[in-house]
Parts: sequence; structure tokens; C-alpha cells
Amino acid sequence: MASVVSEIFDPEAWVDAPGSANLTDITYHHDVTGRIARIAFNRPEVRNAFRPHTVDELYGALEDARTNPKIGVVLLTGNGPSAKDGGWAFCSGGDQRIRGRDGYKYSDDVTASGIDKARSGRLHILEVQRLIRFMPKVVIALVPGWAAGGGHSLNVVCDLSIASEEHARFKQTDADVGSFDAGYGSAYFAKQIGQKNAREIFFLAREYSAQRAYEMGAVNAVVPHEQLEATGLEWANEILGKSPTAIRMLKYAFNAVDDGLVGQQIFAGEATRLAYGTDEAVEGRDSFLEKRDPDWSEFPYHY
Ligand SMILES: CC(C)(COP(=O)(O)OP(=O)(O)OC[C@H]1O[C@@H](n2cnc3c(N)ncnc32)[C@H](O)[C@@H]1OP(=O)(O)O)[C@@H](O)C(=O)NCCC(=O)NCCSC(=O)CCC(=O)c1ccccc1C(=O)O
Repeated sequence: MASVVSEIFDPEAWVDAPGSANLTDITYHHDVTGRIARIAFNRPEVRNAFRPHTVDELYGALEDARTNPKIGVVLLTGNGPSAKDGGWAFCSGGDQRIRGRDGYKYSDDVTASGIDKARSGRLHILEVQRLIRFMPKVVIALVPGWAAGGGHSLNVVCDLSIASEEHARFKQTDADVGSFDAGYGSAYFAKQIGQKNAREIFFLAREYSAQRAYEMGAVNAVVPHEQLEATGLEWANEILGKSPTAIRMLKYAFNAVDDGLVGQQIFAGEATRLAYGTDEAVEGRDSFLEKRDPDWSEFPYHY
């Protein structure tokens, strides 16, 4: 059983993920069956804004979940509420207090220990976006409060999203603070909800509700706040009842049309893996190793 990390977290459903004890800016759990990961921003006092250290931890946990063969679904969320004012957040994007001219800055204790100049200003939340996008598992955003700026973009890039009816709020503040996520956060978002809606959200940077997000197709469901995490687990367990290969191929098929040659490459890599499992591919390999001509006569041109 885990310790309580958020007011709507069920400690009986989760155990600490191996190696998660020293995390400071996120929390990382596995469900009791070891098949679902829960990764949460844990800086509620700043609406779960991320600093470079947060992004390092987030990347590490997501990579751990990606490479764990038992994990089939990842829940990405934010712990809360803020002890300061009771506010809830999924994530409010880059921590503006430590934004420098070349990106977001590590704290003095990290830089004092000697840091490569090329690494001193980071924008690597984009690497996290790609990890979510390209991992062969379903990533579900559970939005318990604010999704703003780079946090708004993370919701966009997750495969599915469930929002708290009472507390989820959305706002794309990039243009307010002189930032612009010109990749998935905007261009792909427009594919999700339509050009006019996306341009309004970016150009006006107004707040919109969970219900409005649902109506536009920016989230899949709106549920009572108390049920947010339980609903996430329910959806995850339903997905775990499906074929892992089918889920992987479907995710990559959905991605491919928008991801250009990288999307095609990822889909094609998995197609190659499936092909390697056939007798036909085994014959190709064996004929080479046995220094003979391949015999394809058993393998028809399917149509
Ligand atoms: C999220 C809000 C709308 C919430 O409003 P409200 O509920 O009224 O709470 P506040 O009183 O404003 O906030 C409480 C407390 O939290 C602090 N805080 C909130 N957000 C941040 C933040 N992002 N950075 C630092 N601190 C934050 C706030 O100051 C308060 O502190 P007190 O000490 O208690 O006063 C509202 O808070 C809000 O609008 N927040 C800012 C949202 C924002 O503009 N985010 C940054 C957008 S730009 C970005 O995320 C870039 C990162 C990125 O993804 C990217 C994009 C393109 C290329 C590369 C990258 C990249 O890799 O980084």
C-alpha cells in the first residue's frame, strides 16, 4: 500500500514504483497488479509547473513505464490540492520563475555541481511529448485542475483525457508569456478540435471549462472530481483486456498520418516485427544462414 500523495489518490490501489523513493517533483506508482503506471506532477503550490528537474524525472518515469513489459497503460496526472490555496492543477507548463534566455534553468545547486553549458537552458518537455506520443502504450491524462501553457500541450499529446467536472480548467497561455508550442500543442491540437477553435484558444488565451473541452473534443470524458482517478483505473483496466499488439498497431496507425516519415517508420518497425514471426521470414533468414536459395513456394501472394 502506498502513502497518500493526492486527495483523490487511493493508496490501496497503488504501490511505489521501484526506484521512486528519491523523486522530488513527481510521484510514480504502479497499480497492485503491476500493469498500470501512475505518474503525477507533484508541485501543487505552483499549479504543478515544471522546472528542468521535473522534466528529467518525468522523462525517467515515462521511459521506465515504456520499457516495463508488464505495463500497458500510463495515467498522467497532477497531485493536489495546493496546501496554499486549495487549487487543483494537472500542469501549468514551464515554471516562469526560472525561465532564462536559452530555456528553463536548473537550480543553483545543480549548476554549481558543474553542468554542460549546452544543458544549462532546457526546453526538453518536447522530448517528453515525443515519448508519450511514440510509446507503444496508451497514455491517459487525468486532468484534476488547471491545464495551462505547456501543461495544456501535454493534455493534447496524451492518447485519451478525462477531466474533473468541478476543477478542470484549460487555458493556452503561451502567447501571454511569449512562448509558442508550434508542434503538437498547436498544429496537432487544431486537428483534434478544428482550426477555428484552436486559433481562438491560442490567440485569445481565455479560460475554458471541462464541459467546453469535452464539447470541442479536447477531452474524452468529464467526471465528478472524486471519481477521476477511479475512472482512470477503470478505463485502463478495460484497455488491458485488449490485445497488446492490436493496441500498439492502432496507436501507431492513428499517429502515422500526422507524424510523417517518423510515423511511418514507427508503424513499419512494428509491421516488420510481425513479419519476423512468419514462416516466410524464417525461410528468408534460414536460407541465408544455410547458404541456399530461399524456397518461397509455400507462401502465396495473398490478396
Ligand atoms: C494556471 C493558472 C491559470 C492558475 O491560475 P490561479 O488558479 O489563479 O492560480 P495562481 O494564483 O495564478 O497560481 C498559484 C501559484 O502558482 C504559481 N504558478 C502558476 N503557474 C506557474 C508557472 N507556470 N510558473 C511559475 N509559477 C506558477 C503562481 O505564480 C502562484 O504562486 P504564488 O506564489 O502563490 O503567487 C495561472 O497560474 C497561470 O496562468 N499560470 C501560468 C501559466 C503559464 O503561462 N505557463 C507557461 C506557459 S509557456 C510554457 O509552458 C512553455 C513550456 C513548453 O512547453 C514549451 C513550449 C514550446 C517550446 C518548448 C517548450 C518547453 O520545452 O519548455
